[in-house]
Amino acid sequence: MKMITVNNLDFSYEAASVLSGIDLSLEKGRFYSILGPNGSGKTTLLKNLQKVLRADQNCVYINGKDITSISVKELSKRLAVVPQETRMDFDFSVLDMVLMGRSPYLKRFETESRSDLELAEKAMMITDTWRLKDRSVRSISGGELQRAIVSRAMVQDTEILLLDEPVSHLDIHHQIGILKTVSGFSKSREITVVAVLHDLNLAIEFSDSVILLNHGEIKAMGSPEEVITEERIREIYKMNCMIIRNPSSGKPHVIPTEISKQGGSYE
Ligand SMILES: Nc1ncnc2c1ncn2[C@@H]1O[C@H](COP(=O)(O)OP(=O)(O)OP(=O)(O)O)[C@@H](O)[C@H]1O
Repeated sequence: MKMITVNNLDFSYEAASVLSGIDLSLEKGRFYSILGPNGSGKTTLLKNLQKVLRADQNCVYINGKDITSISVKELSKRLAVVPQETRMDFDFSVLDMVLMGRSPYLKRFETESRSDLELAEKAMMITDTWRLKDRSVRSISGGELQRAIVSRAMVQDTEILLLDEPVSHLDIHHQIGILKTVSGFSKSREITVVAVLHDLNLAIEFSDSVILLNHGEIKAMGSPEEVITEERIREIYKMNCMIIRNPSSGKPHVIPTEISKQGGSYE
C-alpha cells in the first residue's frame, strides 16, 4: 500500500532550483533512508513531504490524498517529524514537550489524559529520557534532546515518521538504539519511516530501501546493496572507498580509503 507518492516534484528557493523531477512511491511499513552530499536537497525534500515547504498541487500525496488539501491538524495525525533543528525557544519540561505529540488529538483547552501520560512514559523509557522528564528542555544535552524529540514523534502515533538526521547528536550506543527502535516500529506497527542519514553504514544496516540524491535529483533508489556501490560513492561523494561485508550483519560496509593517504583534507 502506498503511503507517500511524489510526482515530478520541482522545488526552488526563489531563483535557485533545488529539487527537480522527483518521483517517489513509498510503501507502508518500510524504512527508507535519504542519502546524499551536503546541499543535495535532502532536507528540502523532507520539508516538501510535511507541507513546511509548499509543493504544487498534484505533486505530493499522503495516503492517497493531495497534501495541499490536508489541514495541518489532520496532517499531524498522519505524519510525525523529527526535525534537524532541535533548538528550543521555550522553557518546557521534557515531559511537557513530549506530551505535545498528543496535541493533534486534544480538543481546545483539553488537557492530556492518563493514557496520554502512559504513552509518553512508555516512549520515554524506550529512548532513555524518562529520568529527565522534569528537567527543562533547555538544560539537557543535544543528544538527550534529540532522543526526547524522537519520543514526541512516537507518542504522536502516526502512520508516517519523517526524521532529519535523527542520530546526528547521539553517541554510538544511542545511534543504534534509536535506529533499532524506529525500524522495529516500522515493522511492528507498519509505520513508513523516511530518515535523512549521513552515515552510509547505518543507512545500509537499517533501511529496506535507500534514496540517493545529488544536485536535487534522485540518482539511484533501491535496496542498500543495489544502490551503495564503490563507483557511485566515488562519483557522488567524490570519495574513494572499498565495500566489504560487515562480519556481524553480513551487509555491505563502506570503508573510505582516502584516510590512509597523505595530503590536505579535501585533496
Ligand atoms: N531557506 C533557504 N533559502 C535559500 N536556499 C536554501 C534554503 N534552504 C536550503 N537552501 C539551499 O538549498 C540547497 C539544498 O539544501 P538542503 O538543506 O535541502 O540540503 P541537504 O541535502 O539537506 O544538506 P545537508 O546535508 O548539508 O543538511 C542548498 O544549496 C541550500 O543552500
